[in-house]
Amino acid sequence: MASTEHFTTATSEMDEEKEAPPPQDLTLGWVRDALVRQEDSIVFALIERARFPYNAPAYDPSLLPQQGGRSLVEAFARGAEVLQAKFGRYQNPEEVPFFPDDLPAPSVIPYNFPEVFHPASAYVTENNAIWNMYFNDLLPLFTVEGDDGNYTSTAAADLVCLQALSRRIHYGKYVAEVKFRDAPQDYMTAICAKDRDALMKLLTFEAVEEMVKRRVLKKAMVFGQTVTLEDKTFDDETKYKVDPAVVARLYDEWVIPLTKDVEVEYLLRRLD
Ligand SMILES: C=C(O[C@@H]1C=C(C(=O)O)C=C[C@H]1O)C(=O)O
Repeated sequence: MASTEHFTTATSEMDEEKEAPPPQDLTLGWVRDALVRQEDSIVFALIERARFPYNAPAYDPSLLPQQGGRSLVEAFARGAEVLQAKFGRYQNPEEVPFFPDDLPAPSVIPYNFPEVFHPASAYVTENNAIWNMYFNDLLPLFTVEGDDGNYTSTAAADLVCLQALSRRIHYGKYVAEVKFRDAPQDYMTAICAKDRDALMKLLTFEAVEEMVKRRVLKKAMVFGQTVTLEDKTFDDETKYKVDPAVVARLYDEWVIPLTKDVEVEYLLRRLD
């Protein structure tokens, strides 16, 4: 594991490719580095989903008459979560299932994940909002109309996007915990008053948000271009696999606000 010093520097650009487990002395620099790394996963997941057209039948319950009104994508996600729960995915407190009811107990020997979250706050979930945002708002913005019959591959690609978004947004728990530890008095006053607006104000860093939005726009341009052996520069004619403006909008309208909602909900339970 890297030295503690590494974690204490808040960096805007990260050299490390791998995400280390959270250090015991959690710092905002470490959490922000992890969020920067996860931008890559989100942009690549969107690029992979955009290979398929919208594929409406994947979302139409009539495709699966035996599934009691569930669409293929919902049945697929539920089934995948059951399998992943069995093999221990949700033992890691960073992983939040979309369908927590009826998940089986893990059958693997538990790994000793560090307990960083305050127990009463650990179960905060924004997954319903993430699910609805993804299918109702985001998906139509970055897929082309059409039906190529690849419904299961489409559902699998949707789930990768959803899990990457969920992981990023629920990292708000780390952000909230570290901000609380850094200024407990300020946060305690707002928590005791159950003052959501005050909490939102305390935890917001507009300059950081602007940097995040600019960086994801650039990542969508860099990762989403067709690589050829010729030298070329970005121009208005460049075609991207996912429109960079949509990725910036995803962060601006949904990812950052939902992360902050997670932070507020976490903090409201922080003294329970
Ligand atoms: C995540 C943080 O908290 C807030 C949310 C941000 C985000 O979701 O990217 C950025 C800045 C803050 O307003 C942070 O401070 O890094």
